[in-house]
Order: sequence, then structure tokens, then C-alpha cells
Amino acid sequence: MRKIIVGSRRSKLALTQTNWVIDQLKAIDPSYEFEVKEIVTKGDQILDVTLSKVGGKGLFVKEIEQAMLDKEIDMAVHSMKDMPAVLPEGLTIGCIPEREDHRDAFISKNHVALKDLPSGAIVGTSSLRRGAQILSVRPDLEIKWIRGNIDTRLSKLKNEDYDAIILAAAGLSRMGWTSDVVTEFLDPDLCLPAVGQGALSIECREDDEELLELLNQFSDEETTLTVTAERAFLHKMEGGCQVPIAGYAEVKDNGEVALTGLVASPDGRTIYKEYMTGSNPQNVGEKVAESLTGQGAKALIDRVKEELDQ
Ligand SMILES: NCc1[nH]cc(CCC(=O)O)c1CC(=O)O
Repeated sequence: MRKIIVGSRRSKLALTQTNWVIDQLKAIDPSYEFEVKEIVTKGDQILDVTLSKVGGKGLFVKEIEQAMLDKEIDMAVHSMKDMPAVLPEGLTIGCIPEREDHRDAFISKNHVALKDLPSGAIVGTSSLRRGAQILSVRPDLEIKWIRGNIDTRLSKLKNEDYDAIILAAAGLSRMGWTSDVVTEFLDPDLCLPAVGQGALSIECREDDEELLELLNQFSDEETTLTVTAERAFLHKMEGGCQVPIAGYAEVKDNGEVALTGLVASPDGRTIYKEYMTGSNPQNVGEKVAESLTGQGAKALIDRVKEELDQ
């Protein structure tokens, strides 16, 4: 009997997700054994700097990917939105399971709604994407950077100088914390989610056929289609996470993929947004990126990157 070693970050959310996936895989095929191996990533160590300044997404997955290439682990469960657009040679996304809630959750002191926050109120987020979209509807609010795991952020809201914070609904719900803490769920029209938000990515070596066969049975078709469109868009925009980028797709009744993509300036004053549908998710993603590029989004991305480099 093969034992599959699963690498995981040490955060509560990562371990919860990893153990949930293991339980599902065991139910699909009880003939495998699993062992979790915890790995500390750079992203977990550097907690006091804005993520976009220290290299972004890759920080949470790099060490885990190296361990997979070195065969210290066989697979890993990542939050899809933490995955860079391109994977290292030799690794692949073995499957994308069904997406959890895709929305952002607004959590405020005393449950004051976003539209009712007083002018000058402080909203904590470390996401340029969330900051820009909040500022575009409420330019009178102040965005203050906040870092740390979900539980750390919730306690910072309670104990520090924040009036509200924004977290992914999926993370909260996986930890079992939804309705009692959330003030309101933000509709994608108001705050378009991050590419892949709420979805998981199970990564493994591309030549591990036995594991790939198991993972294939845990794949969700609709999530795979929509996330493929979102990631094609992200890849084509080449924004990294220094620039507010958002993308969210759904499958329509006729089977087509409908993708909304967004690029914004960090202050939320400039917003480029595009919606397109089509039967090929890769194409839809690229088309949305091309359209936004035509509108000026690429120039905006280059400008923001240049400012950061100085
Ligand atoms: N940026 C960190 C991160 N990466 C994945 C999630 C959980 C939600 C998800 O799976 O999309 C979170 C927390 C958050 O954004 O609040």
C-alpha cells in the first residue's frame, strides 16, 4: 500500500484544508495511506511587511514545490489564489476540487455595514485588490495594511485601531466561522474576487500517474473551467500582485464560461473592467486580458510597477 506524503503550511487554514482533502481522497479510494508533513514558508516567516513588497504569491508555495521536486513530499494543497500563474517544470495541478464561497467578507466592529461606515473609518486589508475596490466606492475611508493569519486579523480588529477588515469568505467558512462573524458578503459587482479565490489547487509531480489518477476523481468540472479562464486572464495580464487585479468566472446555463476581469489603480480612482463569455476558458481569459490591455490596463500595471521599483 502506498503512503502519500502531503506537504502543508503550518497555518490553521492550510492544515484544515489539507486534512479535509485527505479525508475526501480516503473516501474516494480507501487503499491509500496519507501523512502530513509541515513546511514553514517564507510567506509565513515574513509577517511585518506588505506582501506585494516582498515578492508576492510565490512566497507561500516555493519551499513546498521544492520539497515536491526533491520527493520529500508527493502532493500539496494550496489556496488557488496563492498559486503563481506558472508552475515550475515537473509539477502540475493534479486537480481542482469544487470551489467554496468565492466572495470577500466584510467584518466590522458592531456590524456596521460598509455603506454606513463613518467617513475616515479604517479598513484593514493587505490586498491591493480589496483596497482599490473599497476606495472606488468609499474614497472617504482609510485603508490600513494588516497581516497575519485569519485568527490574528480577527483579533487585530477587536484589539487594534481598525473599524473593519475584509477576509475571504472561503477561509472563514473552512475554519467553521462564517455567519456569526461576517457583517456582509461583498457581491462581485462591488468587490470582484481574486483569481481562484475560494478554490483549492492540488499540486503534484506531473509524472506521478498513480496519484494523478486518484486526484482526477476529485476534480470538479465547473471549477476547473472557471479557474482556467481566471488564470489565463491573470497570466496574460502579467500583473503579479503589485497591482490590483481581480477575476471571477461562472459557467452559464448554456455551458459557456462568463469571465469578469478587473485592473485598478491602488487608489481605486482608475478601474478597468471587462466581461466576456465563450466556450473555451483559455480563450475567454486571454480575450478579457487583451481587451483590458487595449483600454490602458497594461500601461497602468507598468506605471505602478515602475513606481514600486524606485
Ligand atoms: N491571501 C491569503 C489567503 N489565501 C487564501 C485565503 C483563503 C481563501 C481562499 O481560499 O481563497 C486567504 C485568506 C484571505 O484572503 O482572507
